[in-house]
Formats: sequence, C-alpha cells, structure tokens
Amino acid sequence: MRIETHTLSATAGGRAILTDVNLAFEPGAFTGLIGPNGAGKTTLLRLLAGLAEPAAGRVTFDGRTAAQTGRRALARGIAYLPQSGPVHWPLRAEALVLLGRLPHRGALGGITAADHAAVERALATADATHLRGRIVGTLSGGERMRVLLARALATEAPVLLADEPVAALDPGHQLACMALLRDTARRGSGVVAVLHDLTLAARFCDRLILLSGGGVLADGPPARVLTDAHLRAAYGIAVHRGEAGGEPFLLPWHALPSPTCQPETP
Ligand SMILES: Nc1ncnc2c1ncn2[C@@H]1O[C@H](COP(=O)(O)OP(=O)(O)OP(=O)(O)O)[C@@H](O)[C@H]1O
Repeated sequence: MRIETHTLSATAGGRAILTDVNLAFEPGAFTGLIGPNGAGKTTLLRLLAGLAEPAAGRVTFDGRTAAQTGRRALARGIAYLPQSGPVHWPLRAEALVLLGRLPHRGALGGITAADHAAVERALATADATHLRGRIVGTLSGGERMRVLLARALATEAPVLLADEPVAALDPGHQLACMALLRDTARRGSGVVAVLHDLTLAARFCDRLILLSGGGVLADGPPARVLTDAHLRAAYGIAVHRGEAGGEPFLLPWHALPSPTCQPETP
C-alpha cells in the first residue's frame, strides 16, 4: 500500500503542529521519522494510519481517502503500534496478540487455524513466546513493548507504523527490533517508525524524515539528513561521529545554545 500526504496540516489544542506536508511512503522501505519532542511525529503517524483527521489537506491510501478505503480495509492494510504506555486490561499477552487478527475476522467468524498460526509467528518474531501466559499489566516496559509489537505483526498488514518501538527496549532487543523492522520492509512491507536514537536510525533505515518547526526539515537517505547543520537546527546539538565496521555512527555530544528551526523550502 502506498500512503501519501497532500498539503497536510494538523492542529492540536488550537495550535498548528504541521503545515503543508507532502510525503509519499512506498512499500519495501524502512523509513525513520525523527525530530525533537513535540515536532509532530506521533501526530503524523496517526494521520498516516487514518486514526486522526487532518486540519487541512488529505492522506491517501493507494490513491483513495480513508473514507473511500473503509475502516476494515484500513485495519487490514495498516498495523499501528502505539507509543508504549501502561496497559490496564486484565488480559493475557497471547489474547492481546490475538486482537491483532480482529480485522481478518468476519462478523460471526471465530478464531481460525490461520489466526493461531499468525499469533505463533508474531510471538516468536518479537521474542515474546515465553510471555504469552502473562497478564499484560504485570509486564515490564520492554516486555510489554514486545507483546504490543507481536500484536502489530500478527495483523500481517502490508504497512507497519510504529511509534517509538525501541524506546523501552534494552540494547540487545533494540538491535533485534530494528533488524526485524528492516527485514519486514525487505520482504515488501512499508515500515515507518518514530525514533529518537540517531545511530540506530542511521544504521537501519533506508530513509529518514526529520520533522522540525512545523514541517519537514530534511528527507532522504540517512547521510543526507543527519548533517551537522540539520542536527543543530532541529535538536540544537553537536554530535561526535565515528565509524565501525564500515558503518558510520554518531553520538549526541553537547547541546548548543538556542536552536533555530527552519522547514526546508521545496
Ligand atoms: N490533544 C492535544 N491537545 C493539545 N496539544 C496536543 C494534543 N496532542 C498533541 N499536542 C501537542 O502537539 C505537539 C505534537 O505532539 P506529538 O505527540 O505529535 O509530538 P512528537 O513529535 O511525537 O513528540 P515526542 O517526541 O515528545 O513524542 C506537541 O506540542 C503536543 O503537546
């Protein structure tokens, strides 16, 4: 599924968050959505998922609006992994993952062998099989995130939108999760993830979109987006750069006084 935004604008609490955003997301690419706190990453992701209405402009899914596509087709086409928060439902992890299969069920349809197989695959892929019997509310932040990732994977949708999927994970699971998202894109899905770790973003993503100042400050391959000038303008930081095994890495090194944010002019 190809998702496009057309002169998309978003407001929240009476304030403009994003203005005139034009982007296209193709199948088979892993895109990282980066930018400072409050830049509008979650806002954009929810619009891409058809979960929110834009203030102006529109989002299309294979050329059609959310209304034309229909709620059920959207739910089958797009898996949305929200930012991790507490889960208060007294639900076992396996039952939560099974909820990812809901878009595939008919009005009176029961759980099929295909649903069970998809849940098994998703639990294994997210390294969450051993958590299947646990009550979700008792899981640690990282365990909960892996179960929520399994729920998104169980949908087996051609698009996966993930909001800070690695924020609560330990370094080993961060690397595994980023590799999993990249592999999911390699198999043909469109994957978009909100990320704060710039080194992980640079290493694993095909494309980065840097949001800042109400719009897209930079969009392209990681090396073109993560320049000193862009990082200074968006985050107000200077970075330390290096290389390991032929791959570049960068570490946020120190904060600079008063960043200025200017969206890129087309
Ligand atoms: N319901 C709301 N009412 C008022 N302001 C809101 C509402 N929802 C979001 N905002 C504001 O919109 C801006 C963008 O929020 P959003 O969650 O998209 O940012 P973000 O880039 O994902 O940030 P973070 O990196 O902190 O998660 C923020 O300033 C936020 O406070």
